[in-house]
Amino acid sequence: MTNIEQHPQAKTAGNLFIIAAPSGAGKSSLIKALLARHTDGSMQVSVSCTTRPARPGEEDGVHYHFIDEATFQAKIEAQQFYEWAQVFGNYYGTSRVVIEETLQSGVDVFLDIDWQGARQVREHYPSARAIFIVPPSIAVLEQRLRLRGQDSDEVIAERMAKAQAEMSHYHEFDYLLVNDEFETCLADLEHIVLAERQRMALQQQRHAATLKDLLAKRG
Ligand SMILES: Nc1ncnc2c1ncn2[C@@H]1O[C@H](COP(=O)(O)OP(=O)(O)OP(=O)(O)O)[C@@H](O)[C@H]1O
Ligand SMILES: Nc1nc2c(ncn2[C@@H]2O[C@H](COP(=O)(O)O)[C@@H](O)[C@H]2O)c(=O)[nH]1
Repeated sequence: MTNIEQHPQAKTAGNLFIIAAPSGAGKSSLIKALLARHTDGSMQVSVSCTTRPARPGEEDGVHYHFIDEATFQAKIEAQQFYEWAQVFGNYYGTSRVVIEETLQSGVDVFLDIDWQGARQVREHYPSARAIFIVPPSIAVLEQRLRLRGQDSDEVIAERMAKAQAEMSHYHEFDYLLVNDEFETCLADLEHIVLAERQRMALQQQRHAATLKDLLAKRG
């Protein structure tokens, strides 16, 4: 359990949302569009570290922190990752300190990670809400990867080969969304996030009130 979860009375803590999907289903596009609708600074996407080479147009520190394998291994050893995993032959990980500080500052954090990372985060942080996105079909998934135009045929083939295995973990998530029509899926995602925010704020208020009662009775 993290420091944040040990102190639920810190009622300004942000909420942690995990968004996972097979590669190409649209999770990064959905998170980006959601954040573009909420520009008040109350939501932030986590920028992961990866050993994957940058794609054309990707910027270091914006899309990922691009690091080499030795640096990644050193970070694992120093326990600097909140979670990490090997995905499609590369390493990916979420910075522990950034997540904890951002949540503590009251900002909601979105993690765009795979199922292995999602499982680790839920172990550390059970109140994280996990949303799984699926494409309307496998054929559409492949079409999206091809139309994105950023990966070689070999990389696309590897991602397609692993899509079914990734999707077999959908039951480990709190919500399942089908990203068929983009705006519909975005609206559904926004409803979930806003409803969860409200539910968690009420829960934090209740915890704070209970604690106040207990302290008053003791005092
Ligand atoms: N509902 C949709 N309809 C049509 N195209 C979509 C839809 N959602 C996303 N796309 C497109 O599909 C492609 C893949 O989307 P995106 O990069 O967001 O996927 P991803 O799940 O984040 O993939 P990865 O895990 O590889 O990062 C992009 O070109 C995006 O514009
Ligand atoms: N467990 C983690 N998975 C991550 C992280 N950052 C990204 N990912 C997942 O990797 C694949 C491939 O991403 P791509 O950018 O190479 O297309 C995708 O499923 C991402 O969600 C992370 O920090 N931890």
